[in-house]
Amino acid sequence: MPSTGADPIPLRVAVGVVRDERGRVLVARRALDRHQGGRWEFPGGKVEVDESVSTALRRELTEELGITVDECRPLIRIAHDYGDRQVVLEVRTVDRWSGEAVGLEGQPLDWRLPHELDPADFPAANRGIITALRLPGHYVISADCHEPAAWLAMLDRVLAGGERLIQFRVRLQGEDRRVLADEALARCRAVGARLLINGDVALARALAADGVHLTGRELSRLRERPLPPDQWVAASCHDPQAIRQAASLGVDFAVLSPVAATASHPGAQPLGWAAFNGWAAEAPFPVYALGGMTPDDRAMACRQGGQGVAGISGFWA
Ligand SMILES: Nc1nc2c([nH]c(=O)n2[C@@H]2O[C@H](COP(=O)(O)OP(=O)(O)OP(=O)(O)O)[C@@H](O)[C@H]2O)c(=O)[nH]1
Ligand SMILES: [Mg+2]
Repeated sequence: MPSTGADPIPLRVAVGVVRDERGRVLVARRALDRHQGGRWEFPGGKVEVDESVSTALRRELTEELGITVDECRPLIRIAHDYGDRQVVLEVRTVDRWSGEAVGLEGQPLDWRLPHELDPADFPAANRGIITALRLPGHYVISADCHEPAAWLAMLDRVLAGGERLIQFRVRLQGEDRRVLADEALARCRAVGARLLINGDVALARALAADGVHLTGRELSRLRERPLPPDQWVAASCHDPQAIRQAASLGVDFAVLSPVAATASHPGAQPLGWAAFNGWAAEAPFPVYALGGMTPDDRAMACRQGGQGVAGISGFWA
């Protein structure tokens, strides 16, 4: 039979993001003669038959780096088609390990902070991993604004509480809206937090905000990514079709909702964690759980393959 080219069975790969106490992550350069040769990677390798992902990761990091993984936790799962090969990267964060990392296969190693990682240096599938490393575990959605001074005081409290990713979601219009968003952006910048503008690409552009958050309706209408790579594009998704659309636009991350029952959308049928888990696994970007979430649900969302949790009540408080 003639060869049909690409292997139809995706290659499962255990990938480790090894972190040090300064928050730097370990990257290695792939040998020139290998698949995606010359690019930087996170160490790891193919999961053998009858091996779990964590067993494969332990074996690979011992073979490639000479370290022992003591504990790892899921970061993200990314399916990617290179044309000549399909891969599923099962990515784990390795916070606890022992030994000294050495390039045992002759590969150059480097330790870099997440913001020092340039996706262009890595295989295309790694873009979502790098985004996941840059995003926090909470995505705070603002309440509507009835009185700007009170709204800004709440923003200050949220930032003082350590939140670093905020969605500007207010119904003010015109100049009032622009002025409030501009002030909110300045306060976020002052502490190194990021502000995304809900449903308003024009305002995100005009203020050079950190990005835009597309509503489900905008997501379904757009045909191309509305902002350049140095501004985030996030989107609201409610089903696998929306996740595919978000992937084809090249969004950076999404929220998937409603995971649980929520007072803000009383008629909506909750997805539950099983559907969240399955749908998030199909997304090549980080996904936050939204709908009936509290900050305490973060660990659960991460166990279910999410980046963390998003919400208004319990977060904008
Ligand atoms: N280890 C690793 N592999 C990655 C990354 N990103 C990515 O697309 N891959 C792809 O995953 C596949 C398997 O990884 P690998 O080449 O490390 O596998 P391995 O250690 O078992 O090596 P081998 O080919 O010598 O048996 C390759 O096609 C590689 O291009 C990454 O960040 N780390
Ligand atoms: Mg390898």
